[in-house]
Amino acid sequence: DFVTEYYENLIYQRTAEAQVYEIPQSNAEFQTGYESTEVNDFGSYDFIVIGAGSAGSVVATRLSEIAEWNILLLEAGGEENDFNQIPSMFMFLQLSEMNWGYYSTPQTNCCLGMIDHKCMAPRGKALGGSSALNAVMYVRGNPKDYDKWVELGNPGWSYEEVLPYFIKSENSQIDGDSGYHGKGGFWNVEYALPPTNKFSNFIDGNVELNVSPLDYNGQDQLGVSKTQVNTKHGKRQSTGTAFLDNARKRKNLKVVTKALVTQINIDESSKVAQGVTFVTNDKKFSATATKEIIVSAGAINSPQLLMLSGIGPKSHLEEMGIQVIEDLPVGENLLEHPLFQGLSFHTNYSSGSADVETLITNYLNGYGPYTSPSNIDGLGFIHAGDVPEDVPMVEYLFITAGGSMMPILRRVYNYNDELTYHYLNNLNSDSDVVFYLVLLHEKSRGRVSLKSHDPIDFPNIDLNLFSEPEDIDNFIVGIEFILKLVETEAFRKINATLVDIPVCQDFEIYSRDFWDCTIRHMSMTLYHPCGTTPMGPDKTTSVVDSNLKVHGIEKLRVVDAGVFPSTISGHTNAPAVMVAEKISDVIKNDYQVLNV
Ligand SMILES: Cc1cc2nc3c(=O)[nH]c(=O)nc-3n(C[C@H](O)[C@H](O)[C@H](O)COP(=O)(O)OP(=O)(O)OC[C@H]3O[C@@H](n4cnc5c(N)ncnc54)[C@H](O)[C@@H]3O)c2cc1C
Repeated sequence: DFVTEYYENLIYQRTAEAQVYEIPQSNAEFQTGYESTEVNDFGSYDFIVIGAGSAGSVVATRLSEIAEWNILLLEAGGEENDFNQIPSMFMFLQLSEMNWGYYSTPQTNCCLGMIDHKCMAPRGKALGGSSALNAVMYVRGNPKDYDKWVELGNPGWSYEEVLPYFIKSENSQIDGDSGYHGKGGFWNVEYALPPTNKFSNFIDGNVELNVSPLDYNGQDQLGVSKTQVNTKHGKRQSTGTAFLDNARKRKNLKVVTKALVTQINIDESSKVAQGVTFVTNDKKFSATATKEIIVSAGAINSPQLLMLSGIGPKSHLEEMGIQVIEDLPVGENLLEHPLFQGLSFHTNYSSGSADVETLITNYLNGYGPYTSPSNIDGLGFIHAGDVPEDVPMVEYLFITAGGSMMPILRRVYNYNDELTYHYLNNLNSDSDVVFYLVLLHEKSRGRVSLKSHDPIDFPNIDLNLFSEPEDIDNFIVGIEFILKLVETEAFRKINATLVDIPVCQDFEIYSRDFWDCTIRHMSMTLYHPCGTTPMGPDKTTSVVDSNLKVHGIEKLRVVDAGVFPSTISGHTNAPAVMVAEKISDVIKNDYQVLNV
């Protein structure tokens, strides 16, 4: 019928576009406006929020609940659309205008299988931010992650204190542990449905190894589960859709899309943040904030914008020709979750493929492969290394549609020819399975820095993965677990055999040196940058205090994944939303309107 035909055309057109999409190298689309010498007055607001991503959408929604407050929300990207609502299309979005288009700098310890040793570092550029193009997985992390934030000098962030804010956002449809989930919040959580026919092999194999099914967002995390996702009847629920769509109807919230903030204007002598300069529609504007400016531009762009505005490491800013207003370690603590992609298996058990029309009809009815990101049927967590014994070190994702994204995988992953050949020729989407391993508590630290003082330039993203050998050792524990898992009775039934790994052939196969080399070639990240503007009490190691106020500057907070002081045993979207929920209450409390 008409609707199915519309979706079929849309998917066909957007996937074709993705294959030839030219990934931007800079913010050139804003160049004309940036060069304009005329600055137009955009008015005065109580709060200006920079970035309508996972956190910014929530902050703008919650602050605009106070009818007397006027809020300006500035977002560099545009609106969401029918295509990005389809979860299984998430990889294609990385080859679209919804992605900033960043790559890492050339790496020496990782990304060795990628062209120029650069890993792609996608970031969402739309209402909803990265939640508008992410893999919709809802994984909060471990209670001890948040208790550690308190140990690092951040009162108020213990698990007991943040759990109510996870619950507040949620409209949970899952049969999870009681006391851990919310009903009636803005943000839907459901299981990706239905898992494919190999899911039972996954669960049964885990049980054979004494790994039990559980609700990983509940009481315990070390176990195995179906995937909890932010979709509603199978459609993506970005924070743009879930939160902003309603809030935008309020008269006191002004949302401007396609607006790049180029500077936070700070009075140098008083060190008070006063307003912002931004570019939209080829014109330059300034707006002022009477109460506060909230920077929610994400863990890559927030540090870039702070540095462009004079807040950052003194020597680096001086090197870039930027006047230093506050010397803080901005960008210096980049945390990422490395993702190892080398474990693919042939099986003799087909998932059964359907034609596009059936897939679309099922999607519109809220189920089937199109409702799921890459068919991540299930996931599990295992302990390793020096984290407390109930905290996982490695997460494994069970993916049952290994080849479905083949036409674009090379470009999304930036694979070199060797790895492209491997993937294109050795994986058959229908019967093969892939395990992705995620290292949750990496020791290596990267850095975000400026390429120049020009906001049209992209920042430098140095991932620096695997600079600490312990990270390799912990990954190998995960690899050994998966090799045991596919030897279980449940996996033997589908005859799972490891697809040959095309790199590192000089080493004895499956030796430690072989895995060390393979991990460095076939790992990228799970796109979870955080920690670049960490919270803490000390100006030499942190950028914001525990209320997320920038040290030494008045009327300026950072609210996004950059403020995590240490990493999460999960994914970063849910915690970014939690941080935004919590700090919105802190702000309301500061202005004594919390219970109004
Ligand atoms: C491809 C991909 C898959 C992922 N999958 C998952 C997943 O399945 N589960 C999960 O939990 N996490 C996932 N993540 C990570 C997760 O989505 C992010 O950690 C989270 O969205 C970060 O939220 P944030 O508010 O910190 O930043 P963002 O959501 O990135 O928001 C920043 C916003 O600020 C805007 N902005 C930036 N600079 C400026 C500027 N100068 N002026 C105006 N606006 C600006 C951006 O356009 C963006 O909208 C994924 C990320 C990616 C990229």
